[in-house]
Amino acid sequence: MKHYEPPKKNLWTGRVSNKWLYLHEKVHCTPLEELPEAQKKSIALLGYACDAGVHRNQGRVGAEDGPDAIKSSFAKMPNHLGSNVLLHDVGSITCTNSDMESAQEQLAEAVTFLLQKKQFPIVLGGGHDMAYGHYHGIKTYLDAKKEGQIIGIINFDAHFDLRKNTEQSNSGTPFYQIAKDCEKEGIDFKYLCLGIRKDANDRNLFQTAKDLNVIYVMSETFQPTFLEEITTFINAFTKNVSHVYVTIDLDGFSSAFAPGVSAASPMGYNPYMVVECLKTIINSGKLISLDIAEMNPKYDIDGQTAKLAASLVHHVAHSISGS
Ligand SMILES: N=CN[C@@H](CCC(=O)O)C(=O)O
Ligand SMILES: [Mn+2]
Ligand SMILES: [Mn+2]
Repeated sequence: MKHYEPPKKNLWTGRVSNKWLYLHEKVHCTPLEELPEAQKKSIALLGYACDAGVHRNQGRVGAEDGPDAIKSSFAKMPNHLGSNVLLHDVGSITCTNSDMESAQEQLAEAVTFLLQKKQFPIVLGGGHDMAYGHYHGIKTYLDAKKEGQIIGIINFDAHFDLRKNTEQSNSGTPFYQIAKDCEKEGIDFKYLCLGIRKDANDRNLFQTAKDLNVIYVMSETFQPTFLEEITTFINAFTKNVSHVYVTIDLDGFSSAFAPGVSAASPMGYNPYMVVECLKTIINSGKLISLDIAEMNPKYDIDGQTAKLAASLVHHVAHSISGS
């Protein structure tokens, strides 16, 4: 694999207990080609070390170092996963500006492979162009089953990322590309966005969202006061799909929590909103795969964005495995 980098053991350091008290003691650094089929619950962390899409989208680069920053922050956290749960770091997909599309294809192949090996993939980015590869990896896996599965995408984000890829694809175009692929195939585009900001999406983007029947909750409504209504929205959405792909763009959080991104959101939302929604999604039993996008260590302060991303991974890993 041209764009594949095996796991780096040096990211997995922290306090030593010799009793698996910390996640760096729990993790297995397993290159993709050595990954066995899971016999019990197994989580695979895969990086998308690429900011070419952010660069193409006129954003601030630095997200190619995002996956490593999240992994090394996660490594130091306490491990509450039971002995019946496995955790693998399977390395990263890398890319350069000129070959982002082939990196997305390799990401798709890697995600399909992880699902075939009965792993729960958590992909860490990297620009949000990651979503195009991630979605297609899930789709290829499900299509092979020939059971007519419907993928619902839930995106926690300040942005729709529905820009038209008329010239080139980038970090702002992945969901438009997916919508066009769905149209070609004659299948519904099922896309729910949580945390959309009016001051971060132009009129054309709102029009595209309307044309594509996108369901969305604005950032000012994505607040604890409306949690009950939002939970109802999520349940209605998950009811009509067979599988849910969750993508979390860190730039949807207030920059008070997540300064380490390309396009910061001073008026963004609170992490607890996302955690509450994740509980609802996980309870549906339909979550197939998840990613965290746009981690940019270059603009982080005291590693707090990396730590926020790592906390989200911590929550999901423990929650899906009942630990
Ligand atoms: N993935 C990010 N997409 C945003 C970036 C906005 C910005 O750079 O200000 C978008 O294209 O809308
Ligand atoms: Mn965004
Ligand atoms: Mn995004």
